[in-house]
Amino acid sequence: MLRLEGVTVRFGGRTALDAVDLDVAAHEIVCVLGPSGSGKSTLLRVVAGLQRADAGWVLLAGRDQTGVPAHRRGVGLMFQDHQLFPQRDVGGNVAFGLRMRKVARAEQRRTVAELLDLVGLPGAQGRAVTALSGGEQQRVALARALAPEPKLLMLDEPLGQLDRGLRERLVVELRELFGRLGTTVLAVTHDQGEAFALADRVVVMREGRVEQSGTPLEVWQRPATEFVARFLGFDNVVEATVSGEAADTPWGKLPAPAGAAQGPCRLLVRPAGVRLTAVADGLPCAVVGRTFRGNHVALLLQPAGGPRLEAACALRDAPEPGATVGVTFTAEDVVALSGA
Ligand SMILES: Nc1ncnc2c1ncn2[C@@H]1O[C@H](COP(=O)(O)OP(=O)(O)OP(=O)(O)O)[C@@H](O)[C@H]1O
Repeated sequence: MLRLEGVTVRFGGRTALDAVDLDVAAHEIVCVLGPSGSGKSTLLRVVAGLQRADAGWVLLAGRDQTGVPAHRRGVGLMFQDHQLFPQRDVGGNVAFGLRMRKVARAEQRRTVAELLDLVGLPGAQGRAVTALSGGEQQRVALARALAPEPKLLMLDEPLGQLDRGLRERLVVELRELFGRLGTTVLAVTHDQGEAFALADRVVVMREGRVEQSGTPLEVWQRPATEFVARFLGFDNVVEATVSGEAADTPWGKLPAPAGAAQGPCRLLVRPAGVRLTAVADGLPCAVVGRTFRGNHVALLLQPAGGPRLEAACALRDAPEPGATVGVTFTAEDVVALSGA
């Protein structure tokens, strides 16, 4: 459906996008994730036709979009601040794209009613958008973006302004809605929870380049680089030397990740793979911190030698700060990292 080949955008001396290749298949939901300034919005703007690429190609349904103006690309774009027209009611906002395309009045009314049902605001046509809650405005913006049946729907920080509880509910609803409609979606966000919950595929960007692309599970379980690991909040990264089936680290011998090259490398141990044992049965560590994280507790551990490490454990098993525990490491949670 969408293909980017070597897309490069420069602003003066700054490279906002650096030879980006990206494919989005029909009906796929792809979320681009990355820190501020990594080029996410620029990527959307290039695909939408709001920003010219200095090099490379954007293809939609196989067609090169060079020189095709934004309104002829057949893509829908929903911005972070949803930009509803305050002087128009809900129906007027949703019908906007249909009016632009000179769709007959009766058909406009039918489509608007259908879409408002779909986004959970049945019968809201006559309400003033200024009287809606943030979440309701978000739904109206979504209905407006969906109305012209775009080939590709692009969302820029779609739920950015909403509070956490509402965001978590809406993201589930959105995924279900897009699945039902078969919408192809390219969304950008800096919120990893949102990206992982919404996407079929996550693309992590760093300084205008694609650092890793994979299913949410692949990226979560196997961050490819230290940058991705740290961006996802994994800080258990150490220097290691792989020799045979084991890796020598400041935390002792760890099981070497499957397929890791022999010799020096950097390893990530996912916190879920740090198992607590009796002191005598593992690497002795002092518990120096304990943070409640909702469905688990994050423990900060200080071994006698080597850097601190984080363990995730169930609330009922969490030792108190000041206690000493032993730790072992599960092989499937040790990941070899490449790059810087
Ligand atoms: N119109 C512009 N003029 C000059 N520089 C720009 C312009 N737009 C973006 N940039 C620069 O390009 C880089 C990428 O910006 P972009 O907005 O795409 O990042 P982003 O990942 O969307 O960030 P954020 O999450 O903060 O929105 C940044 O260094 C930014 O300063």
